[in-house]
Amino acid sequence: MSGPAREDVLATLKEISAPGGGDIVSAGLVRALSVEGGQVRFVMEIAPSQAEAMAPVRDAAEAALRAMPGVENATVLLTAHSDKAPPDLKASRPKEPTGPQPVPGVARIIAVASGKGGVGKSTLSANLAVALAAEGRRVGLLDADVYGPSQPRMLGVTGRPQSPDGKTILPLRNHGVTMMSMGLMTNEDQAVVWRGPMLMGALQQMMNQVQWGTLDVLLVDLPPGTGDVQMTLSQKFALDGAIVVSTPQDVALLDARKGIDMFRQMGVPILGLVENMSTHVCSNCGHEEHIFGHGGVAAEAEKLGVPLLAEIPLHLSIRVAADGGAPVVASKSGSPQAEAFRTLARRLVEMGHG
Ligand SMILES: Nc1ncnc2c1ncn2[C@@H]1O[C@H](COP(=O)(O)OP(=O)(O)OP(=O)(O)O)[C@@H](O)[C@H]1O
Repeated sequence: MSGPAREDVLATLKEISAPGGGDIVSAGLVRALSVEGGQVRFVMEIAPSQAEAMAPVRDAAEAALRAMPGVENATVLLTAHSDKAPPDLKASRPKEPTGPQPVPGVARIIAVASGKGGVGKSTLSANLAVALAAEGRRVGLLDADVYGPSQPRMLGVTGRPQSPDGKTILPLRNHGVTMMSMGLMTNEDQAVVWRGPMLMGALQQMMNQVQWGTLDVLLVDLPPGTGDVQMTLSQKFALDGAIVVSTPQDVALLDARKGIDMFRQMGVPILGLVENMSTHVCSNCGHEEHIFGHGGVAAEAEKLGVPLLAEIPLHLSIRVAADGGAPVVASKSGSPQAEAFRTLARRLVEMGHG
């Protein structure tokens, strides 16, 4: 795979002037540069008020890169951060939409959240997405966990999303699910420090610039906890609601409550809780055990006045399937484990959320 050298790419970018003076490389505007074969991409972090001024700079950078020998495609993503607008640009600043907005073509957006990591939120999102597709729904899945993106592995998707025009991003597709992962926009081996504002810009781009097509439901697999991504999603996008995943352990429940409070404060309805790793069913003898206790999530749901949407068993086949790139709903359809996710999908559809 031949492509341009990174230094040559940087040298080309140094020819592009930054609006505030100097070139875009020296001005520190070029971030997360990735040169992979003939594919070059990077992010320019800008103030929202600079969006108009920066569009020609982005176009010039893309044109210059595409003219380089060995470059097949160049993608520059503009991500906004929240600096105050310089006075001279204020007059021409386009009116930013206020309040949460829908994503065109997407009927509902559902956030899948958890108070802490490792409770199986991504496993649930992947299986729920495949299960909703099995119900005939048009389903999208956005993996918004930049620090531990897992959907490409769980859905068995490899390769990079393409951007034919440098402005829109084509999602990937497998098991009937249209998928995009924020983690696919960076190299796996390239440590990118995602600062809050950059994350928010990237999330907005994923929601608006990915060609999701017409969807009945877009699931957003959030990072654990209550951070910038959760806040941005709730503030900027009209969410149908949030599903909160928890294990039966008390500590997880305490964390889950924080997440629930955040969504409630932001006016996002809680569609319900899901208890994951509920009953352990031994794959040898079928014996059932409650390794993490049982009933805690149901009790919590009742206390909070929200439905307990599903209890997903802890079963080896769920993990093995997720690791193998074909969620259990796809690879072992008809198994009780797959059925647990399919029941959840049917329930959401019945509730008008699927
Ligand atoms: N019901 C289940 N039965 C067996 N294994 C499970 C189950 N749910 C999740 N797992 C396994 O637990 C591990 C953690 O799950 P997963 O990555 O989905 O968690 P997460 O909440 O998305 O974590 P993080 O947000 O920290 O990335 C994975 O190895 C997954 O295969």
